[in-house]
Amino acid sequence: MTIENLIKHANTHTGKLAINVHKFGGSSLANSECIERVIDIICRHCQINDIVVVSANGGVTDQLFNLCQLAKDEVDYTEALNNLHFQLKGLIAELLNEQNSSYLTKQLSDDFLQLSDWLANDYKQQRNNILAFGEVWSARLLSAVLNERICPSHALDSRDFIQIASEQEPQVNYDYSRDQFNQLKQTHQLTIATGYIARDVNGQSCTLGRNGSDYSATIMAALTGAANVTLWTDVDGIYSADPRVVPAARKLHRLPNGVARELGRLGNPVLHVNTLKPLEEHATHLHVASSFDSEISGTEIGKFGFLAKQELSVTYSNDVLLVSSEHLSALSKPEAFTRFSPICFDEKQALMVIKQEQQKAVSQWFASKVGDVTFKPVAIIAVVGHKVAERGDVKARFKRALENTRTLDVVSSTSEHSIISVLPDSCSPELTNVVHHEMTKDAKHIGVVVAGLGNIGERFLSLLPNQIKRQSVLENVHLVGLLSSKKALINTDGISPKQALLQFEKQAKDYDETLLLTWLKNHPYDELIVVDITPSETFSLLYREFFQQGIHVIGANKWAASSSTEYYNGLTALAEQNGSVWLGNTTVGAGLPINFAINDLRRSGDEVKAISGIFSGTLSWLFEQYDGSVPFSELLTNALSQGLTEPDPREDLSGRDVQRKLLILARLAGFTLSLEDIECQSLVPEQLVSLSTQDFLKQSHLLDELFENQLLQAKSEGKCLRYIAKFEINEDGYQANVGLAFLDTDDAFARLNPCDNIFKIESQWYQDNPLIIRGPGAGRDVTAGGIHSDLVAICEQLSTKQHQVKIKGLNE
Ligand SMILES: NC(=O)C1=CN([C@@H]2O[C@H](COP(=O)(O)OP(=O)(O)OC[C@H]3O[C@@H](n4cnc5c(N)ncnc54)[C@H](OP(=O)(O)O)[C@@H]3O)[C@@H](O)[C@H]2O)C=CC1
Ligand SMILES: N[C@@H](CC=O)C(=O)O
Repeated sequence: MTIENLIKHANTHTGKLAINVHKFGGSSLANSECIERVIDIICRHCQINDIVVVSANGGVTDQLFNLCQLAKDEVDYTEALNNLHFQLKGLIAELLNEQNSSYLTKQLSDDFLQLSDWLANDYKQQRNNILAFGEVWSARLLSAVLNERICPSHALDSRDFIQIASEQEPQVNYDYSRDQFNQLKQTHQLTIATGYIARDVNGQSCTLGRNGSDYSATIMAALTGAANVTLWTDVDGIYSADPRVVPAARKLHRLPNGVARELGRLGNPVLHVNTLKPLEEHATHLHVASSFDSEISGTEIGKFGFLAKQELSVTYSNDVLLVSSEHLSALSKPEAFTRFSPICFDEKQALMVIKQEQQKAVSQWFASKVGDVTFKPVAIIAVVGHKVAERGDVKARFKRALENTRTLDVVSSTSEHSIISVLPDSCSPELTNVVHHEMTKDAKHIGVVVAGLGNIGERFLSLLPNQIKRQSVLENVHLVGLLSSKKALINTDGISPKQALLQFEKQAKDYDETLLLTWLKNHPYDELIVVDITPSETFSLLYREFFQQGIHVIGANKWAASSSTEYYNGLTALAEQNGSVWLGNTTVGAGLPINFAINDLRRSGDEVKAISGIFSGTLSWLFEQYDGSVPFSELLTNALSQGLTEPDPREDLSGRDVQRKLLILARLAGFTLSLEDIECQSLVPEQLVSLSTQDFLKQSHLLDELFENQLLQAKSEGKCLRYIAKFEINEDGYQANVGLAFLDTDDAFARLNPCDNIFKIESQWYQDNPLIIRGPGAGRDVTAGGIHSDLVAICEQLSTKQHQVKIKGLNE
């Protein structure tokens, strides 16, 4: 990939030119395979003026720590040093061409001479300079690989521009750092900056502690006013609980800033409290994404509306201490927070909970100021969410979840975004699961995108508000997208179902398939359902993309279900593979449960032998009404205006619609066939076949004579006109056809109400007395009702579906 590609690719994918910061952690850069993956992510997601922040290659910092320790203990470290040198030389050789490799290897050897010297003579003073090598080597190598293969890039040592007060108090001097950075940064080159390291005001090398590279990345964002920071890491997002402990944990797609800060404060391993600090005064959004699968949407942290604020998560820690002292009251709350940032501080109960690592500082302060203090190991479990401390319902549920557990107290005063319970014993995985279940059991949010706002789509939407109100399974369904053939309205925070069409009219933008697919890929919902109420083949071709993303489809559109055998089989396999549910109850018989019945017979072990009947509501209505007194074309216009026909009524008259329906049912019954295998008699005269729909409707009087003749002939035989579909198995396999028939007027297929469909199913279990399903087979209400039935069915299925959390090293 070239620099032009990098720019073009990035622009077309993000549509933005603002600077973005990308940070790759050590495990994402652990070996040449990982680095190749990082390069791929850079090609897909970076723009040329972006900043990439890197940690040391996986394991290198640990080895540098170890070398310092060995030097301190005066143990021979030669072998450890040589191993590290060998490992890094190997990485360089694997990734670069000979010339670049020998250049970098030479630089590395010089560094190792320096490293040896420091270890031998000055390891104490030079400790941070020794540790800093890890990031310097990593940035230098990545920059060299990019320069060789992808685009101009330069490596920067962050110690040359990030200045902090001191290692103990790592507040950044932003003005100075920004100035220095602007002097060093080269435009039209990708900047690869070292994470984890900075300098203090005295010019000494400092490290930024745990998650230090994440902190570097957000500092860089604050320096440059970046729009986004992405932490590319080995997890694919922040979950509602630790997924290794709680298998039912849900990914939190969007976290409000305050909630993320509270999670970090309580010890979330991905969100360190320092990481979020530089962004406090900026509109920058922080993303957590997986470098092992960059296409999975991760977690976005920023400013969000109502829905994201509803999310709850549960976190716990067993590494905390309860501080008791009769002098605790000497410590005011503000002072306690400035000095120790305790997890809990409850003045009334004279109770303070701190992290284990704070024990030394706390005990020193008490000893020097007021007197004795004791520490007792305890645990905490907390529910975290936007302003939960003010939510009585959340508190009540939290208390109920803990009713069988020994607790010291529930504390809600520490932060408005958490309610914490202090436990005298460790917090067990069982308790975490119970509390998580209680707090999040009804929290699965389902997004719905409706494509097609015509005849049926409009009726479907008009029923939606009441359905959501009445059907408890739809409680967490949110209408998030509306599409017509030319316009689209997507609103991640939900479109009011009551105002849907009005909002569409006012706010919809031009339909852009690429933007739509990008949104669908990154949608923030637990599940997403696309309801296809279009008659469009083009739209049906997007099902592949939907299923690839695990998106569910309800299709009233018959194209996909009646596509070629190969395509159809591919689609069903893809849906199954990705856990997508595909329902199409209304593709045959509108709201009648015919698809369901055939599916159920087959699922239960029955074998369908024949399916026949009247499958077109339109033709049923027309032939029931047509007695020659009103021209056929006039009746057709009437059927169209009632919403019975296909948008182009020739789909009905040509038999194509019935042919599709027979194919769909035969496939559901387990047979492999395609449209071409079903003989079809068209009732559309040749001269009307290739006209536009509008012109066809204008010329529809040309149908009149043809139907009049058919009617006269049928009547002369004492019969009536019907359009019949028939599929049956025989010795040669099967036979399938759809076409016009003259039936006795007392035939079961003739005695129908206008618009009725009738389905006759013969099977092993229904041989002598076939199974009959009969009722209205077209129309706005029954079809919209049938789509709602699919929506309820999908939501019921999804309510019991568990997410498979993918964690590197656990199940990947
Ligand atoms: N009528 C019935 O009784 C039954 C109908 N159905 C099926 O329901 C579907 C809809 O029928 P109906 O409501 O009558 O059709 P309409 O023509 O009234 O409405 C179709 C809608 O789909 C939109 N659309 C067309 N192409 C696309 C596209 N590529 N992307 C997004 N939107 C698109 C149209 O947009 P625009 O307005 O811009 O053209 C319009 O909003 C059909 O597939 C039909 O077979 C199924 C069972 C029964
Ligand atoms: N045009 C169709 C509508 C439903 O699929 C019919 O008349 O049956």
